Amino acid sequence: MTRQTKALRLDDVRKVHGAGPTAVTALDGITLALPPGTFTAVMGPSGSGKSTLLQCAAGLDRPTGGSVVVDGVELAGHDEAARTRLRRQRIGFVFQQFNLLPTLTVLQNVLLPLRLAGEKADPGHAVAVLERVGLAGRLGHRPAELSGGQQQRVAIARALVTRPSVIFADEPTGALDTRSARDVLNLLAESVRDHGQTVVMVTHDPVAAAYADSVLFLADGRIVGHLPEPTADAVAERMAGLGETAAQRRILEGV
Ligand SMILES: Nc1ncnc2c1ncn2[C@@H]1O[C@H](COP(=O)(O)OP(=O)(O)OP(=O)(O)O)[C@@H](O)[C@H]1O
Repeated sequence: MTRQTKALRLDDVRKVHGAGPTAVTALDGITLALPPGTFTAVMGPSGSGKSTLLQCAAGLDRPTGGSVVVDGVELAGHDEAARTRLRRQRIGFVFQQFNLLPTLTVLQNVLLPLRLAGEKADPGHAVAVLERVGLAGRLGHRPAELSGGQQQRVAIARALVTRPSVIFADEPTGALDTRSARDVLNLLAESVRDHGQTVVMVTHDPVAAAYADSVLFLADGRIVGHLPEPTADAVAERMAGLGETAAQRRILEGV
């Protein structure tokens, strides 16, 4: 991989959910390019397409048009099996509701992506990643025996264990208290700073967005703004503007 290779490139990505009169255009021509080792937050009003963007960029959903290139590899150029393999090797995903398997222990949950990727599961590496997220003492616990913040840290360890190039996080702090949220955001920031990984995070929270290097703002499936070196206040101000614009448009359109 050359240094110029982008970690993530989207070119004119469109996504239409459904068909006919009920079709919804969730993404309306998204173009972006994120260099390796960057932390980007994605914000926008409810329904602006943030989750759809993340799902398409991570290969969990197929765009209706355009191209997605992760770590130099075009997702659309592969069949489902190859795309799944690619996702397992190069992409990590963190969800709002953790999505851990309840019957598996902490260590087993973190080993799972290695097993799925067909790699010889190295418990030593999984334990090291769990140490990094501060959970080395909880290897044999089941998710239900952990707090929400701890469960999300297990989910982050699970996302990191395959050493992915890009980590997508959809509202990773949405279900957490302030302190747990801060721990999770610091872990994501550390992946970027210390390990050169690329993080793309959807959030509604201006304080969370301020952990990123830059913020992309979406409205109606399009990128409508970009804020480098964000502060929580500057993000909140932009969001207030977007909310008003969307509300005004709905009134004008009689929705
Ligand atoms: N599976 C689906 N079928 C039909 N429409 C969908 C589907 N998923 C999303 N949509 C629509 O696509 C648009 C974008 O949805 P999306 O979930 O990406 O927005 P969002 O910005 O993540 O919203 P929120 O902040 O409320 O989670 C919305 O109008 C939504 O109703």
